[in-house]
Amino acid sequence: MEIIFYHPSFDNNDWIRALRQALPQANIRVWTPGDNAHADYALVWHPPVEMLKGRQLKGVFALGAGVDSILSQLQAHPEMLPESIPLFRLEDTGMGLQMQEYAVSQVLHWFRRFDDYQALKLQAKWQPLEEYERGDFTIGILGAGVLGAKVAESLLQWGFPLRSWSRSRKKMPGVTSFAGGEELPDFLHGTRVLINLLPNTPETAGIINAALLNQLADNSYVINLARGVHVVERDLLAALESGKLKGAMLDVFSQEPLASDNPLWAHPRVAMTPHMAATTRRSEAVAFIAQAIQAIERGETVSGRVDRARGY
Ligand SMILES: NC(=O)C1=CN([C@@H]2O[C@H](COP(=O)(O)OP(=O)(O)OC[C@H]3O[C@@H](n4cnc5c(N)ncnc54)[C@H](O)[C@@H]3O)[C@@H](O)[C@H]2O)C=CC1
Ligand SMILES: O=C(O)C(=O)CO
Repeated sequence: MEIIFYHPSFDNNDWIRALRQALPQANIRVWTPGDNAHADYALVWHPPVEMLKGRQLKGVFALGAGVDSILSQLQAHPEMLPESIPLFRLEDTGMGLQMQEYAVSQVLHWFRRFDDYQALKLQAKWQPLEEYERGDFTIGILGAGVLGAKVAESLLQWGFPLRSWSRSRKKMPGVTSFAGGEELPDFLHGTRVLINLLPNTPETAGIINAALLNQLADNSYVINLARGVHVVERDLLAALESGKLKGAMLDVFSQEPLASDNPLWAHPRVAMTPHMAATTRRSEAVAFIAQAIQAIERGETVSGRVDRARGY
């Protein structure tokens, strides 16, 4: 079995070593331009078109959870990967725990009013504030997939009222499930902390806009963990100015790296991280891919297959 690997920034040697250990029967090589030799599987992130074009692959594995970049590349270059070749993505592989850490720490930060205490500290003011009630801190998770479900599970343990919004209804104990566009207003009504874990698709791009933000509770908060294009940045800034939003924590941006003159940098109630909420963890990702390849070789169906028509 022949496997080719391409990632623009990972340490190739470490990955190849781990993959060889997990799949000793396979020949695994880093793909370099001009390599047209046979391959059965390709493991990729931002692959050059020429790497995949014309190959008879049994499967392609994206080395991340979101496949929006590869799907948009396929729109421009459909010849890169015919529909008949399955495309898989990473499911959790350690990203769920990272998303839980991020979401829980930020929700607790706001719930315990550390943002307000930091502002008071900067004014040298000693002033205990009224506590927030859990009942007034309903958390709404946009996207109830692999990562949204993990985040919900962790916040549930902290006793917050929880709801999720997804394409189809989900059954998660302790989480009220809203589904489809017609239930979005009910999901938003009363939501105090909105956490975004949707995939980037034509239907979800720009979803966090003025119309959506206006339906949240007053003094609410937004955490964007998914993709920058989900948020209309000027609407978010306007909602912060109007008082509708009290704070935002953003990991992803419509332009990355964020331009140095973007007003988000200077906004006192916007916190940011540079697209690091959940990174691909090598050992978990290699185990997931190795198991999937072995299952495909046995003729079994494996999870994580991307539905290209649906866009995620
Ligand atoms: N900031 C970061 O470091 C990272 C960000 N991500 C982002 O997180 C996203 C989510 O990842 P997973 O949970 O693994 O994806 P998933 O595919 O398991 O879950 C997606 C969820 O969104 C819902 N959804 C999709 N389209 C919808 C629509 N039009 N209306 C309502 N619901 C819709 C689905 O029903 C599903 O519940 C990824 O696509 C990626 O963009 C993933 C990893 C790291
Ligand atoms: O896996 C993904 O989709 C990511 O965004 C990794 O940072």
